[in-house]
Amino acid sequence: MTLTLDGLYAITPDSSHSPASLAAQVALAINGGARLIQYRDKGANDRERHARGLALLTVCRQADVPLIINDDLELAVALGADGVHLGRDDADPRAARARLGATAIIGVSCYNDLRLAETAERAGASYVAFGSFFPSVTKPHAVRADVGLLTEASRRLHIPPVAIGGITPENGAPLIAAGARLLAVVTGVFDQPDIAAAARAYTNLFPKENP
Ligand SMILES: Cc1ncc(COP(=O)(O)OP(=O)(O)O)c(N)n1
Ligand SMILES: Cc1ncsc1CCOP(=O)(O)O
Ligand SMILES: [Mg+2]
Repeated sequence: MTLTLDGLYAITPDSSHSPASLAAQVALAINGGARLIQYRDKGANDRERHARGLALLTVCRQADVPLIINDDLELAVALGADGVHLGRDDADPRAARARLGATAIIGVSCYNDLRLAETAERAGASYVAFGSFFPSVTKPHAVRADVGLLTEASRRLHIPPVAIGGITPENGAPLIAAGARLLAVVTGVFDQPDIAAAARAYTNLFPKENP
């Protein structure tokens, strides 16, 4: 399924939070307008990840916001999540589409490479992600991407480009102007004293939807 959402794509940070505490943080991001949530957790074991994923799914379902699972296709299947995000070390997008079905949201990391994006589109991706556009505390060694890639991706692809990496409310507008349909953010949302207000600052960068 091609994704048709625009706005903030909030990605959870690695943390030792309980499932309920992480879910409460995600609820605040949704209150601030997040349109899509990704559960990304590099530190926890399978049992902890299942428990956190389930808590997030409950909050996301209540708010009618899709939940994407990073890396772990089997966790996405087990939870009945809305989709999965896959990078170069993760499952193949075609295998994910076959496993999750036609309506699942399948995101693919394309770093700074438009050819990867064209391949991902042919493989059935719902969106492609480019970045890092700015230095990222979450992923300091991520390859860097240039903003022009978003414009080129918008021209050449039928699926939406997502921008990620060090994005703040101050530097995000040019990415949207260049063609990013979603801004994917960890630190700028979750490592803030007021998560809802932080999310709102990103949401306000996007044109208002028609009532
Ligand atoms: C929306 C979005 N874009 C990119 C990534 C990075 O995925 P990947 O390259 O697989 O790296 P990890 O996140 O797994 O460290 C993402 N997760 N989400
Ligand atoms: C997962 C990932 N891939 C490229 S940068 C990044 C991390 C984004 O996090 P932050 O918004 O804190 O820079
Ligand atoms: Mg990955």
